[in-house]
Amino acid sequence: MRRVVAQGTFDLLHPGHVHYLSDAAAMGEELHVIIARSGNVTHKEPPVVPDEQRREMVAALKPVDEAHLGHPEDIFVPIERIDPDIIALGYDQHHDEQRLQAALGERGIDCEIRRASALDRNDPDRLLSTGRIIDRILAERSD
Ligand SMILES: Cc1cc2nc3c(=O)[nH]c(=O)nc-3n(C[C@H](O)[C@H](O)[C@H](O)COP(=O)(O)O)c2cc1C
Ligand SMILES: Nc1ncnc2c1ncn2[C@@H]1O[C@H](COP(=O)(O)OP(=O)(O)OP(=O)(O)O)[C@@H](O)[C@H]1O
Repeated sequence: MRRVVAQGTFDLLHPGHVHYLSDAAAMGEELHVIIARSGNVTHKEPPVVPDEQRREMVAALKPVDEAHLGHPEDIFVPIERIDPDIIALGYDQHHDEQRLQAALGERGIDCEIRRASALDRNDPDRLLSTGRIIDRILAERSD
């Protein structure tokens, strides 16, 4: 039984998220998802939707077995608890695979790191990024 972990912000859900989580689920038999705490989303605008509501929506998606709110300070605490065989990074997640592997090793966590595939964001008929959905809302509902 291979346990897989995926992670991300998952602010306004879209088919790119479903693609990522389906891809991650296919890497094993049980998928756990760690939802980034708002206070830890520092590389872009923080999410609009509250932490627990983002967790609730991800937990309801078909490929997901369990969704957990991330730890506020130490990202390795949920990983130690879940004890995954595989961590599936999203295609554009900024984490460096080698540095992450080294940090996991220092904490005595032995698991494989893989990259999930992308769902092409240039499809003109779909909004495949939270940022694009927000841009569309601002453009079309701003008066
Ligand atoms: C292995 C791993 C574990 C993580 N655990 C946590 C966590 O416990 N708490 C948290 O707030 N974020 C956690 N994160 C999320 C990151 O802090 C970062 O916010 C995340 O990659 C979201 O970025 P994105 O939505 O742009 O992909 C984790 C990320 C990785 C790769
Ligand atoms: N189009 C997509 N194809 C595949 N994976 C995606 C796609 N969009 C998001 N993901 C993955 O979903 C996870 C969570 O992504 P995140 O919550 O940052 O959404 P986002 O749409 O990329 O947000 P933003 O537009 O603000 O960057 C990440 O691992 C990311 O790689």
